[in-house]
Amino acid sequence: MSYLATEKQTALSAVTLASKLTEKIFRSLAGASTVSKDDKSPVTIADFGAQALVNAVLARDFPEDPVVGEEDSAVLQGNTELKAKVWDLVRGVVEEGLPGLIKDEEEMCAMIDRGSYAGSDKGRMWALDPIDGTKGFLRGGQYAVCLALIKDGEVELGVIGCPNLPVDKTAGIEAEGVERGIITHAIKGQGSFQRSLHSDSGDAQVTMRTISSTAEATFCESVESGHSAHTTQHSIATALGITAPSVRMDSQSKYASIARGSGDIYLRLPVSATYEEKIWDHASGVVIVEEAGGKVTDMFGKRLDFGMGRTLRANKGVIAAPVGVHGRVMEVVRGVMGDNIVAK
Ligand SMILES: Nc1ncnc2c1ncn2[C@@H]1O[C@H](COP(=O)(O)O)[C@@H](OP(=O)(O)O)[C@H]1O
Ligand SMILES: [Mg+2]
Ligand SMILES: [Mg+2]
Ligand SMILES: [Mg+2]
Repeated sequence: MSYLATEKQTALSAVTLASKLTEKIFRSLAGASTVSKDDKSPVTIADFGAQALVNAVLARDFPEDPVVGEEDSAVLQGNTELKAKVWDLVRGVVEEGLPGLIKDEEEMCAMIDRGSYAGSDKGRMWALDPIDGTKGFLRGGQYAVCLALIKDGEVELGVIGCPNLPVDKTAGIEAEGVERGIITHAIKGQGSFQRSLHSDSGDAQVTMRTISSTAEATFCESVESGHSAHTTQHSIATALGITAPSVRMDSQSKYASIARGSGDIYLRLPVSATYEEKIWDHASGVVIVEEAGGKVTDMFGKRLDFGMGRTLRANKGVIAAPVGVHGRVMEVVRGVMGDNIVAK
């Protein structure tokens, strides 16, 4: 068996299960029930359900491994109606294929709370974003179920489920009548792969586009200008000679997209001096892009440090690009940003 083969199988089945749950919830429009968390980001029953399922699969297969997960059950504990709704959906999935995985509402909450680990630069841990791009999910756009295995602060395995990305990498995200739903995955040193979420067509290796000049590149960026600096990113694109309009989408679908050459460069320049990026928003994407021929750093060229806790507090911003042009992109980012750590 190759390195991390068992972990990969577990992660793929957990992400597949959770991705299908989120689709089912979206179809039933139950995703419309949102509650506000402290940070005012929408959190839906799908976020809770997906975190419960993934953590239950991890608890079954790797009971010793801690998990850094985005959600916790506090909101559910204070809202019995919402808790019952989430349990109803999770129970359905469990009864269909995994009898006994989670036995009742209380165990479901306990599974959600298995994601409370503080993080560490020593040993193994998983990072989980049960729905990345909650806003994209709510608007029927891009979102992703993201799971990564981190060892001693380095990402070793990344899996991203993107239920709304076209299977065909040449189809635009708005294309009509195309099959949607992919899972992208990578183990450090073994390449990046994509498979369909719904059919058993197997894994296909993916690589970034090799571009000889940045002028040929396409930028991928957040939809939310509150998460990443659209105006400055536009100036940088112009300085790089880029003429193609930026492709905007929510979530780590951006990493999955550039890893397969649908788009080339992902920039995330901070708009806030105090915000610390969360490890679960980047861990899977970093190994997938690196294994597809890319380089990922912060805006100062420093490697993202996943051993600092639940956030990337040693880093600011993200630049992901094909290895051959990353240096040039850095140079232009530095020129435009100067010593500023906040952009607009
Ligand atoms: N001020 C901020 N700057 C950068 N990212 C932020 C932010 N506020 C929230 N986010 C994060 O941005 C993520 C979505 O990224 P994107 O804009 O690329 O879709 C959110 O993930 P969730 O949707 O999982 O909460 C959230 O963690
Ligand atoms: Mg969130
Ligand atoms: Mg997220
Ligand atoms: Mg999330």
